Amino acid sequence: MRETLIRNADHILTMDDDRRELRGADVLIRDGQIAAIGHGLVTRGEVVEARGCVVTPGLVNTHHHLYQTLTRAVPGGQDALLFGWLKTLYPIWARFGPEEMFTSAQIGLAELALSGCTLSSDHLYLYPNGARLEDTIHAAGELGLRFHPTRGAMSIGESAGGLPPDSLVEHEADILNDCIRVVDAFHDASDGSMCRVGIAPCSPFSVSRELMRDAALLARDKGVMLHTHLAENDEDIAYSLEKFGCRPGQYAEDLGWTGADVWHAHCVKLDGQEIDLFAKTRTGVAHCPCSNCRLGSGIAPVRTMRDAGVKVALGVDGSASNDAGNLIAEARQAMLLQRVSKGADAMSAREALEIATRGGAEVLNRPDCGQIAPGKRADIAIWDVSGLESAGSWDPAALLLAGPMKVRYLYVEGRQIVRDGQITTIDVEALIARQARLLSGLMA
Ligand SMILES: Nc1nc2[nH]c(O)nc2c(=O)[nH]1
Repeated sequence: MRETLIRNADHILTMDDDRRELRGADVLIRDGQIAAIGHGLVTRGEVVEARGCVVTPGLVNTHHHLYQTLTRAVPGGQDALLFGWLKTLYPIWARFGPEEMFTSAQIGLAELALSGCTLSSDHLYLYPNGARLEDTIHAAGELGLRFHPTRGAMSIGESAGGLPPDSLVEHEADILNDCIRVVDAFHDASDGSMCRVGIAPCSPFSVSRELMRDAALLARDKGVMLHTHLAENDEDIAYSLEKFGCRPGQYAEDLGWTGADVWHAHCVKLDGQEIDLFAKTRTGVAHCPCSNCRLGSGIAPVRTMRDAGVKVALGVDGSASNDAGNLIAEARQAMLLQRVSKGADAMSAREALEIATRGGAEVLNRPDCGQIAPGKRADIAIWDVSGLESAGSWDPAALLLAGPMKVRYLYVEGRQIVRDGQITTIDVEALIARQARLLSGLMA
């Protein structure tokens, strides 16, 4: 039996069904699960002192392109809208291989861990030079984060009216076969799973209708989730109207891309009808506020979606369009953006934190994660609020209103991944050196 007792936390924000908040309380972890929450708990195992700390569920990241940590702040893409930005970056990504995929993914995941993330999805939609989905799965396994990789794909190149260069697209039969391979090899549907694979054609402007439809059929056959980009900006809507004669929501519905097993990234431009469709069908949304600001895409109607009953989660998006991968900062940005569009009471700090934790778990169909309650997985973030940025705070809402933006401790499945603000499971200095070497190769 493996036990850890988190003791004397100033506040525990459980995000359980009653949204309980405890003061001066403890959390007992046993064998990867939460065994108890309360006062005066005891253990013969490890004890972690949490006085001066706020304890929350681990944050859940529902959209990323981890490989993009090797292309932060690329000059030609710094000030472009989505389509121009992609066209600048595709030729650089075309030079990646397995080592770039592994290293950039581990950098992105380590960055997420320090910002309180315990469960991340990833959308890897290009496979140049022998790269494979497992490059990222191994990176997450070594670090110890819970991981939902998705087998993305692009199949319609420039010569066929798509956006990506022909050299980066794959044959659709190969894509579907590789989806089957990675689901069979790596998907674990069990409670407490550390790896669940999804199927994720990149976007309506880079794959065919047939691939979208076949991907949905395959995902249902295999019992895995579906993910793609949808309605990200005005260019995206214009493409849909011109090429498909309908808006993205209609396109998604026609091809089997609505339902509780589907989540779409961005959805900045969903209209009222599409929002109702997503609410009715329990289709999820990964809201990526920083990326939407950086690419000038707009402000997603998150308040309207939540009020209509749409499941909304958070995503940092790839580091070529954020360019940070800090999930607690993303939650703050989500809160601030809704206030910009709808007023100061449009989203509270607690609601933003709920979206970042429980909301993410709901979108990824992980009822075993995203809350601190007996029987749930022990994915926990511990935030030291005794430092400079929090000094003078009256309420744990300060976590989003003030800071800190990094955890002191992080537990995934009861295993310590961060201690005293440092990753414990891998050599981060060596990882950064590897990333720098790969970057030099790409810039040469
Ligand atoms: N924010 C992003 N949007 C995208 N659309 C697409 O086809 N690829 C991307 C991407 O990498 N980031």
